[in-house]
Amino acid sequence: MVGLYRYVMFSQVLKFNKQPGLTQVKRYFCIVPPVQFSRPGSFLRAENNTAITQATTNPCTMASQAKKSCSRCLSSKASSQDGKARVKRVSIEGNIAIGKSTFARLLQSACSDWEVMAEPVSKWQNIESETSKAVDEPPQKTVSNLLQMMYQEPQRWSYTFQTYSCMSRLRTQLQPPPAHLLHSEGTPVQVYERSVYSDRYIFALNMFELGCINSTEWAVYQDWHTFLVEQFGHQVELEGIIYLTAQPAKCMERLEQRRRSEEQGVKLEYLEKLHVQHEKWLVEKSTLTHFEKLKQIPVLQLDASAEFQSDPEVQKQFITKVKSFFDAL
Ligand SMILES: Nc1ncnc2c1ncn2[C@@H]1O[C@H](COP(=O)(O)OP(=O)(O)OP(=O)(O)O)[C@@H](O)[C@H]1O
Ligand SMILES: Nc1nc(=O)c2ncn([C@H]3C[C@H](O)[C@@H](CO)O3)c2[nH]1
Repeated sequence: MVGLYRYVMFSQVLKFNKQPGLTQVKRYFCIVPPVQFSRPGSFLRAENNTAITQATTNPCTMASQAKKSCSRCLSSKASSQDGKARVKRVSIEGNIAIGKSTFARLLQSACSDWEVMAEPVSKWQNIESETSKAVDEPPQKTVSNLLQMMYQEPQRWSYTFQTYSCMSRLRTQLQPPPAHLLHSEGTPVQVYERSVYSDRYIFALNMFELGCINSTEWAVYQDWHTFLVEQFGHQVELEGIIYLTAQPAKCMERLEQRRRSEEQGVKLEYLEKLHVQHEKWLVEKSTLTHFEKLKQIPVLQLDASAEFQSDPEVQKQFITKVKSFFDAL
């Protein structure tokens, strides 16, 4: 039944089928029947933008690795510097289901000087709204799943989605570092799963190119994005980016294995498009970006097709690379 649905195109898209430039959308997503939200395989998400605290699938290995990495993290760098300014900020970027959350958990358990802020997916899946018909009536609460709405009707919901995703990322990036990072004598790092920059230069741009965001919406998005990023200035700047790479087919395999209900209609072509966006932005540097610091930002590229979820040797290699990268920022 689900398989049948997966090949039915969006009614919304069909409506636009005769308009050049909009027909391409149908190749990237298929309609899926509304499914009750569930989060198989999820971990302690940052509901209130608090950091991930759950151990990885192999907590024993991680725990011993954590001690090793932390002892290496300790350096004699002046602890008299302003704590907040010393905390480095790095985002993890990469295609859908490439393993960012899995990698984030690995980092979180590897060193207590690294604090990971998860992407607030559950917020996007549970948007509460209140409506009151009359002053003396109790308000009616409804919950909507914007992630699902965006995948089911991208032309209708992509702009709304990008406003909300960007706002929630901004909020995450503005969170002050936790006290233990401020007092750390090592190399404290706040790590974000994606950023306000990938919101614009990967997803929003992609949705615009697919015709899911129209040129007016794109102009409006870019205007407020530039304004906000400039207004918040160094508060939302990053010192580095970790870019996880893998072939889109590998991401598709992991996406299917994860079985997040909203993503049932995502097609390989969509992941291929996102892969190209990442490569243009972070490797070829051909994406037109608008913030000086972002143009110079150091990028650590890691091959995420390796089974870093379960192989302690691969995990160790990754941690070593990440540590050197952080130290050099
Ligand atoms: N290195 C790996 N080897 C094998 N499986 C992996 C690896 N990394 C992640 N996975 C599996 O792939 C799926 C997706 O991983 P994960 O949720 O970490 O991706 P993500 O990049 O955070 O996704 P999203 O883009 O949706 O935020 C999960 O089922 C996870 O268990
Ligand atoms: N359209 C769109 N814009 C975004 O900024 C964005 N960020 C994440 N996602 C989708 C990918 C995963 O399905 C899921 C979790 O990452 O949410 C996005 N989709």
